[in-house]
Amino acid sequence: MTSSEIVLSVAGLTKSFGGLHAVRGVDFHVNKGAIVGLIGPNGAGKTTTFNMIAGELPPTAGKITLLGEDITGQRTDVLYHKGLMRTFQLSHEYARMTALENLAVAAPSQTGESIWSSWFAGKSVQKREAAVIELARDTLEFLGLTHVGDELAGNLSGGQKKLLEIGRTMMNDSKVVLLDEPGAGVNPTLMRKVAEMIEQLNAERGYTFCIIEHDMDMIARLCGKVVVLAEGQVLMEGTMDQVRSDERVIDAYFGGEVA
Ligand SMILES: Nc1ncnc2c1ncn2[C@@H]1O[C@H](COP(=O)(O)OP(=O)(O)OP(=O)(O)O)[C@@H](O)[C@H]1O
Repeated sequence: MTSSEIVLSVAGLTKSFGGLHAVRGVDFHVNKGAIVGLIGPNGAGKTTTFNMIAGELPPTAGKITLLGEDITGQRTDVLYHKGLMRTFQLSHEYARMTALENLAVAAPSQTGESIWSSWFAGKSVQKREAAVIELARDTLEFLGLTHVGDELAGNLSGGQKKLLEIGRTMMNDSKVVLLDEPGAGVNPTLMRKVAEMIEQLNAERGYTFCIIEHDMDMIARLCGKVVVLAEGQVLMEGTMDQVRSDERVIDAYFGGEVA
């Protein structure tokens, strides 16, 4: 494998909160076009790892590399423009904007500001505004949400909010998308839809994903490689079949000592 195939890597990633070592020397990488699962029991350090990669928490130690560039400690908005996006366990929609508006405001403007700030800036941006709205409509269609485009986002179901959150990543030229529990709080039908969207974005648009998810069926369906965290460390990585039959993983999930 050449290093150019790696889009995202973390090395020695560490986060301490006072005396609590939430993440301790984590190493893993994500290849271009892959869907990698990040799993582990509650409190294993998965979300803290995402928060560091996405620029929301400064690491205590370690290095994060995106497309060969050291991005350790860079801000979320800077990373956004480099094509690194994340979604949240609890959806982050603007409840009092429509679904369409939620997508439109996720589009970056040419100046690097949110499109919202240039919304009233005059004719020079009107063409771009129209292009953003068109992209937002196309995105709604892709997600199967056209019928709720004018609905306030706060009124959407949990699953629809998850789809909208994924849709926000489509308003940017995303290279790597970090999905934090895309299946949480979603009914089984919409869960399949969310999984289909992820597969489609991966196959048709070349998105690379790293996914935190407690639903093992979803992980098994989507992920070629799975990284297992326990007590802030990488316990193992491998295919879902390898992970399922590994005694250390079973122990970590069901209460045994972590090796
Ligand atoms: N801001 C914080 N301050 C103090 N401790 C924190 C903070 N954020 C996380 N922790 C602790 O760090 C550890 C790892 O938490 P984290 O949320 O990363 O785990 P997780 O694997 O994502 O868990 P879950 O599956 O329950 O979401 C936990 O012990 C948690 O209580």
